Amino acid sequence: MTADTYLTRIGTLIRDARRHKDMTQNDLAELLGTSQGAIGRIEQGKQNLSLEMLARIGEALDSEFVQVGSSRPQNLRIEGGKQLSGAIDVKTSKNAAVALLCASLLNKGRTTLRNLARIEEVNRILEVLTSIGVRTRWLPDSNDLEIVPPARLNLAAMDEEAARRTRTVIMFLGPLLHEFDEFQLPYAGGCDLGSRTVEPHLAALKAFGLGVHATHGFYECNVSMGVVPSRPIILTERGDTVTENVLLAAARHEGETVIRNASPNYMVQDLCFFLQELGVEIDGIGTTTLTVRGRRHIDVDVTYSPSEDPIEAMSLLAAAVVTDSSITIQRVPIEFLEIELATLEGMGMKYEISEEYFSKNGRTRLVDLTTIPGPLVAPIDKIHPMPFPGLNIDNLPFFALIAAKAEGTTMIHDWVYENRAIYLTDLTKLGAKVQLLDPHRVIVEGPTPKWRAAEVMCPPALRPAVVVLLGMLAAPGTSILRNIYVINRGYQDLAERLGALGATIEVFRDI
Ligand SMILES: CC(=O)N[C@H]1[C@@H](OP(=O)(O)OP(=O)(O)OC[C@H]2O[C@@H](n3ccc(=O)[nH]c3=O)[C@H](O)[C@@H]2O)O[C@H](CO)[C@@H](O)[C@@H]1O
Ligand SMILES: C=C(OP(=O)(O)O)C(=O)O
Repeated sequence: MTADTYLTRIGTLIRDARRHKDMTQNDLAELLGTSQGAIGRIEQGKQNLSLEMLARIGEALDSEFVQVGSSRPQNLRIEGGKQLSGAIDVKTSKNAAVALLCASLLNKGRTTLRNLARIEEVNRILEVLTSIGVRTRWLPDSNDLEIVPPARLNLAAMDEEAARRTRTVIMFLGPLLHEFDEFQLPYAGGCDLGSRTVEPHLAALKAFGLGVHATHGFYECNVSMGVVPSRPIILTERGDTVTENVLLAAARHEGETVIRNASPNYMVQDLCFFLQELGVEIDGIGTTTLTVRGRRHIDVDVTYSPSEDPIEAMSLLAAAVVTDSSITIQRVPIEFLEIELATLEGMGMKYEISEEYFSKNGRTRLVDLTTIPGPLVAPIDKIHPMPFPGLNIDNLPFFALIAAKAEGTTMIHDWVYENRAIYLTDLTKLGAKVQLLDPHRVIVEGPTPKWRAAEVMCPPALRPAVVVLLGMLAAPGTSILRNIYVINRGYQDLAERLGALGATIEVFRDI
């Protein structure tokens, strides 16, 4: 679009918003300290506009449309059908990041989180933390974040809108029950994957005296002081965030807390390692029984580096498969990708793997993995996820894409989420043969005879959205993927980083 067309479109938007507010050109001119003639020229697209002027008009008209830049939806334009090459580092995980940000609330001292993923999910939590009085700042030229809590959190000032855009706010329960005997939190939001229960969280935290009444979009919480776990806490689901919530509560309980049916997944392990740095004793890390001895007061200056994201590693593997490419994926947390790799080997995938080395947390084992392109066959059995050490629940969607490259019929069974499998049918827009059997199961017929470029709106779920993006890399021609906020929620600079591997992806915004 030329600059002239942009100006005309903006002008029309301004005129419509002005009329909507029942304002004359004179009224608007007065508010802006300019002439009626200038407003006329702006509305006809005949006047160049500075960003500052646009912002002022937006304010005067109480209208979002003239906000340009970061608030407009980001889209991708992808020239597909190209092979990738080179090496790429896996970044640290979204899911550890959000747990660690919540855990920083336990510490009166300064928490520094190194190499944190700079993603929208982290931004939302930072907005929430800042709004309640926590000082946070990115250290210069780095992805290192410094967090310093106030003497007393101001929960009444919480940025509700930011809180409602993530599910993570539920993990404030564990830390806050040590600080307040009454408080409220907005309902947890996040990806639209169907309803996700919070009941296991509430049931488990009762052992610490937490009572919760859900009302008018808020959890109204009260804490019976002095109630502490008198027997092991048995989780009814082996969920990641519920395990983390109980760990966060147990971290400031001086007695012993035993958590059974705990998730041993990667983000839980990262949280345990961090809590150990805070002086909390934890036995059983990496197993389903955790024994925690907490500290009533935690006031230490601590630095921690979370480990690399197995889901990002899987995403990059899928990118290589779908584009028939040999790439080296560096810093793969191998313990959390073993079943995925075994499944891929069963499908005929070949790859090379380096010696193991440690992540910066000194605990998580990493490898570099080089993919070798070649034909794949559908697996004999269905592919389904399980809590760790099963095939990761968030990695499942990538198998739909990989199945679309493999010869034969693959059944993908997403028993976990109510809605997520449905979004995988978006791959049909790109030429893949994906059939929905019921809300939880899809059948993929591979190999896809002809990948086709298409324009698609991001499904409102992180992993299916990335699956569509990667499918577009396979499709020759120009594809458009609209509104990628959901991808930015969990991946840092994914388009740019795939670009560094040779993909042609342009980020653009709607006006
Ligand atoms: C911030 C974070 O870390 N998010 C992850 C975490 O969310 P989180 O821990 O919040 O996941 P949920 O507790 O919502 O669990 C996901 C779904 O699985 C069901 N369920 C889970 C465990 C189980 O043993 N039985 C069972 O039925 C739950 O009812 C729910 O419907 O774990 C999910 C499952 O690994 C991942 O998709 C999310 O990326
Ligand atoms: C479902 C996911 O995350 P969240 O728990 O943040 O919604 C995901 O990471 O795929």
